[in-house]
Order: sequence, then C-alpha cells, then structure tokens
Amino acid sequence: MPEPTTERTTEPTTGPTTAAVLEVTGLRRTFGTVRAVDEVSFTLAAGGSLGIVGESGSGKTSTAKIIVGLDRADGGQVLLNGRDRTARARGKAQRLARAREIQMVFQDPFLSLDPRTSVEGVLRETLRLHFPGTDHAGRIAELLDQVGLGTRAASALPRQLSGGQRQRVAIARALAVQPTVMVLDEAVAALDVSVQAQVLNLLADIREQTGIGYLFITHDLGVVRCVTEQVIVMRHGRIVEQGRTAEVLAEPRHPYTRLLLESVPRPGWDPQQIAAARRALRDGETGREPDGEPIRPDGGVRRAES
Ligand SMILES: Nc1ncnc2c1ncn2[C@@H]1O[C@H](COP(=O)(O)OP(=O)(O)OP(=O)(O)O)[C@@H](O)[C@H]1O
Repeated sequence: MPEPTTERTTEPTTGPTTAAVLEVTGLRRTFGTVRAVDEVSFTLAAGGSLGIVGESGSGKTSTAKIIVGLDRADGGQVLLNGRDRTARARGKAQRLARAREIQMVFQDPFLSLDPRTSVEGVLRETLRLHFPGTDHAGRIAELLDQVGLGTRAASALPRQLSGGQRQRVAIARALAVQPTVMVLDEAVAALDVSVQAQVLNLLADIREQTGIGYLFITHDLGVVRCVTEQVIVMRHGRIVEQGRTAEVLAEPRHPYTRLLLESVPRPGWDPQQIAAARRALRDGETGREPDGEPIRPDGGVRRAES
C-alpha cells in the first residue's frame, strides 16, 4: 500500500510569485529490491531554501546525488533553469557546466579536502579547472573573506584547521564556481552546536547576498526550522509530506512527520556505507566517467597516476 502523501501549497501566499529554478519530477532510483527514490517531485524557488528530512535510509542522499549529477536516475527528470540534467553529460565541457550549476557540500569536510593541499591551493585548483587562463589571487581573497576566513588561513592545510573552518573552506570551494544551487548534505551535522550556528548564519548571509538556492539535507529538524522555507519529508524513498516549513513543523499532517518531531533520529549509516563513503571521499572521488576515470566533487576528473 503506498504511503498517503500530504501536500500543501509550495507557493508563497503573499508577495510576488518566485520562479522555480530547480524542478524535480517523478525521480526514481532502485538498488536491487530497494526503492531508494520513489516518484520524488518538488520545486525549489530561485534563491529559496528547501529542506529534505527523513530518517537514515529514507532516500535523501540518493535524491541529492541524482540532482547533483553524481548518480543516474532510473526515471524522472531534473530541470535546472529549464535545462534537463538527467541525460548523461556529453563531454567535459558539459560536465563542468553542470558542476558549476549545482554544487554539493558534504558532512565531513576533512574527507572531501585533499590533506596535502592548502586552502589557497584547493580554491585555485577549482578556479583553474572552471575558469582557466585568468589570475585567481583576487578571487581567492574574496572567497576567503566571504566565508569569514582571513588570509592567514590561506596557507593552512586541512588538518591545521578546526571543523568549522574546514567546512568554511568547503563552502568557499562550492561558491568559487558561482553555482545556482548548493546542496548541503548534513553539512553542519559533524560540528559542535555553537559552530553549527555560526556556519548556518554564514550560509544564511551568503544566500541573501548571492541569491543561491539551497537544498538542505538533514535529519535535524532544528536545522530545517532555522534555515529553510519549504520542507519535504521522505520515508522509504517517497515524499510523505511537503509544504512550508513553519506549517509542517507546527501542524504535521502525516503520522511519520509527527513521529519525527517527537523523536529526532540520529544519523546512522551501516558500517559498509560509512567505509565506502570514506574511501570515495578520501580519494576525492564522487563517481565514474564512462571510461572508468573517477570524478572529483568539483567536476574535474582525476586521471590515473602513471
Ligand atoms: N549505492 C548503493 N547501493 C545499494 N543500496 C544503496 C546505495 N545507496 C543507497 N542505498 C540504499 O538506498 C536507501 C536510501 O539510502 P540513502 O543514503 O539515500 O538514505 P538517506 O536518507 O540519505 O540516509 P542517511 O541519512 O543515512 O544518509 C537505503 O536503503 C540505502 O541502503
């Protein structure tokens, strides 16, 4: 029996109607017998912030990976400013263009940053990849400033930074390509509560300044309450409730949402998932090209060492 879906209007009731920048329709992804993503549809308004919540295994990350382009859907469509992202990218230029449109920030920046590359080096590498042939010194200083890191941090290696600082570097790297949308997958889950608040405030400021839309994937309803306007609640790959965050949290209609509100679940990947994610992230790998070459989080391809 399919879950009852409780939809509310996702349009603002007052003020001008904001165009959708991201439109996800009927997304499906199956792993063996598991329907990780099952007919998922939602829209993100330009400059808006939408939370995706649900327990561990509800399909949040699988949905995000397809949207970002790190995995392929079995069915459905992802449109960014009306352009389809679900078909395989044709060549490097299209892959990089797609990576510029939607950037992802992961839970553990320590694993997604190369331990041997300085903060400045991380940013320069991404800027060179996407905007070759220009001097990036000014832009690097601007990005460091934008995420609240002084120029003193520029020469630091990831291990010399705190968790919050490392997450700021990951955010700066995402901002470097001027994305339309940022997907933040449990981006503050590994941080202490006070540092979480600082990073969430920073993200709110950045959204206001840049108009970048956010997809916040989180198990934490406090985060959703703080930084999103719309929310979708996922269970077993399906959306069971969606609407304005304030309304859904104040008056949840679906029993599962009520349960989530009563008992905030802890993130709990099984050991195999953790090991695979750690390996992939430590290697800076997020997927594979058709020729087997691993793809990095910033859209570049890591060539096999000879
Ligand atoms: N690569 C994969 N191979 C096999 N099964 C997978 C794979 N990725 C996800 N799954 C399964 O799909 C389902 C949804 O997983 P997903 O990681 O999307 O959930 P989630 O809500 O993001 O959970 P978490 O908060 O733990 O990350 C789970 O049952 C998971 O075991």
